[in-house]
Amino acid sequence: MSAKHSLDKNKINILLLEGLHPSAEEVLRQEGYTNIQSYKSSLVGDDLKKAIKDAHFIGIRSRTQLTKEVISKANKLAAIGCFCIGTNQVDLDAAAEAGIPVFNAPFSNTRSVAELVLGEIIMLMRGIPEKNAKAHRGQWLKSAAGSHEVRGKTLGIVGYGHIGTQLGILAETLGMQVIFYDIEKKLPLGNAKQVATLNKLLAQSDIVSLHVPQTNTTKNMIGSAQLEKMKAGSHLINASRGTVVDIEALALAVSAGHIAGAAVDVFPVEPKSNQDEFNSPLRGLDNVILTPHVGGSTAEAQANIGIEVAGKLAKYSDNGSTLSAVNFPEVSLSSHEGRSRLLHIHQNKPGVLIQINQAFSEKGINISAQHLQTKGDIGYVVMEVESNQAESALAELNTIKETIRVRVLF
Ligand SMILES: NC(=O)C1=CN([C@@H]2O[C@H](COP(=O)(O)OP(=O)(O)OC[C@H]3O[C@@H](n4cnc5c(N)ncnc54)[C@H](O)[C@@H]3O)[C@@H](O)[C@H]2O)C=CC1
Ligand SMILES: O=C(O)C(=O)COP(=O)(O)O
Repeated sequence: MSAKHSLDKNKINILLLEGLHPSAEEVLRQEGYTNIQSYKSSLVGDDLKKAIKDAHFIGIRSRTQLTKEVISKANKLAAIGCFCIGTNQVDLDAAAEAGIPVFNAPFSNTRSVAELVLGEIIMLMRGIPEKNAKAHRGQWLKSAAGSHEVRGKTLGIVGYGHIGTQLGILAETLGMQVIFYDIEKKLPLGNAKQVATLNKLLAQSDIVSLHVPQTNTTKNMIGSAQLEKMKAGSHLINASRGTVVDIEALALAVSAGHIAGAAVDVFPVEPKSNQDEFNSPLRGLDNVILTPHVGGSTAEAQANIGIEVAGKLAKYSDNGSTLSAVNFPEVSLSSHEGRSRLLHIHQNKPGVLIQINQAFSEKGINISAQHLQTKGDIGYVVMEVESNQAESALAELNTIKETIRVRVLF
């Protein structure tokens, strides 16, 4: 359990992967961080372990897998920034156990996903993907068969969160009836109606769109049994996570004609970079729109995400604030001018605060402010002391056996 002093900003190593928008680097530089290494693509295996070894902060998108093993190699890592919504690519518990908060951007790309899906709804219900594919091959499929207006049709939204709700509102403006299924009771927006079970939603919808996170409960939530329950000639859209749909079962249902068309943006296995081949049982099916995980990839979303997450990393580095961390006790802090701030991350066991207060009192260290928050197995105490007492306060904190890591902000 070693102490982590605050470093000069130019000694803080920041590793940015997956071609983050330049806004991320701009924010970090404006905040005084100059030691930034940016990569266009993701890193895997030994390359990732080597790169993360000396990083104090890392920024990733949905591709980079920060497993327990990778995190165990990141001895200096203070925080992880997911420049996206999903945080399933990070072992959040392993990060918390190592005293590493994980931040994300919960809103910035949601509109982009909702807009893409709205466009796909119209395209699918007109049979455009197939007509387009055929035209590229010189075939002329002028026909109204299987081609429908969306007005008056039923859209079933699975997962009525930030994206699902926006999609529902947009679809209603086109005259669609919106129903949704969610594990939580949700306030319906517009004229949307919550249905009690997934099967009810599947049986009633002309088009189903999935907007749930990757969790154990959403794994393969759409498999052959669920596809059979969908109306004959209906459509499926998945812009959530590749684990949510049994992709082989979807390919069979589309090939058999029971599902008239699909739009899929996320896959169980996605290429690691734009140079790698994309393999999927859905390839070659003309009535399936395949997109390379670009639901959130718009200039507007990426620019905002860069600002939002880089800002959260800089704030945590500068003042210890963990507001909106997804795996960590949340503390919102102002600046600490004139005093030093100690950030003590510890195992959440009884008696840690007493030990700190007792040790400080014995050494005559006056605590002028103290905040404690806990989440699960992790406790986070932020204290302010006179700057000339910061070193001895740090030494005391390092003697407490529940300490995971300590930082001082001078
Ligand atoms: N394709 C892309 O580029 C993008 C994909 N995403 C994916 O979309 C997902 C959803 O994003 P948001 O709407 O912002 O998330 P959110 O957290 O606001 O909403 C998710 C909703 O799903 C519900 N839910 C969770 N488990 C469920 C279950 N088993 N059955 C039914 N409902 C369940 C939750 O209660 C919540 O209402 C993200 O977790 C991410 O994986 C997000 C952004 C871009
Ligand atoms: O925000 C998310 O969860 C996404 O899926 C978008 O991921 P990306 O930033 O495009 O790798």
